[in-house]
Amino acid sequence: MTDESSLRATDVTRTFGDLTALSEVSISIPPGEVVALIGPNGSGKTTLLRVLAGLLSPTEGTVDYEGPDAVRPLGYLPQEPTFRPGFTTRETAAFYARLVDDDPTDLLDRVGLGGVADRRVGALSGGMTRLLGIAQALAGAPPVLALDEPASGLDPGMSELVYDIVDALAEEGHAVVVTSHDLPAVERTADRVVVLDRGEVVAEGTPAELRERTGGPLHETFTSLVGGDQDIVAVRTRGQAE
Ligand SMILES: Nc1ncnc2c1ncn2[C@@H]1O[C@H](COP(=O)(O)OP(=O)(O)OP(=O)(O)O)[C@@H](O)[C@H]1O
Repeated sequence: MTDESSLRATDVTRTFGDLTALSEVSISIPPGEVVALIGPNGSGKTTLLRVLAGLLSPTEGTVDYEGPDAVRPLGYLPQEPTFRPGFTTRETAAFYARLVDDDPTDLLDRVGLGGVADRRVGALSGGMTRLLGIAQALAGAPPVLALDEPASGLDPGMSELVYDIVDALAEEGHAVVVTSHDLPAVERTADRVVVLDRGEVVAEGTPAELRERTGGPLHETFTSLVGGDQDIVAVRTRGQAE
């Protein structure tokens, strides 16, 4: 790698049968920055995140990690983190912490869950479950964090808290890549934004650079750039002829 980058995808293509989910995508995630992947449903954000996280192999192209030696180079938050409902929050954190010799109390404190350590995971709110997912991703202090829609379905206050945590993690030096549909949060938090449409990168830049394209907020640039999910056909109302 020539410039400083913790994680880089180069010319990544990923197909599923005859569907091309990603086509020759190249992006880099530098340390200390938040890179946001945005795009319509089905544009390939999760697929790219999973390829970056090493959970899916690219059909073509490469993913390279270059960073400090770490017990775990990359932490991953899935779109819908699930845990054993009968375990307490503390037991769950301890399970993940033990794998990488981390401190479960510290993990919970970093996401604000210290006060519900004895609550069963099955009794946590959706927002708390997401925070526990972030705590799990942080175990072992991985230099790179890949977070799939970390605040989707959360109320505005909880969403703000999650993005404050994302911001703080980048300030600590983590390279953070997030997927999101929350464009105002992306504008506030991301250092760079990568816009995907139908598996291709159609624009990339700082939020300010992308805003300049239309002069309006990020969502105006977004709608001017992207199509939509290519696999959704026109909706037919009841009684309408096929
Ligand atoms: N395991 C899979 N098998 C077959 N097709 C898949 C698989 N995973 C993803 N796809 C397809 O790849 C395309 C991209 O999906 P992906 O989940 O990456 O999009 P996305 O941008 O994350 O969407 P959303 O915003 O709705 O989460 C979609 O057409 C999807 O149906």
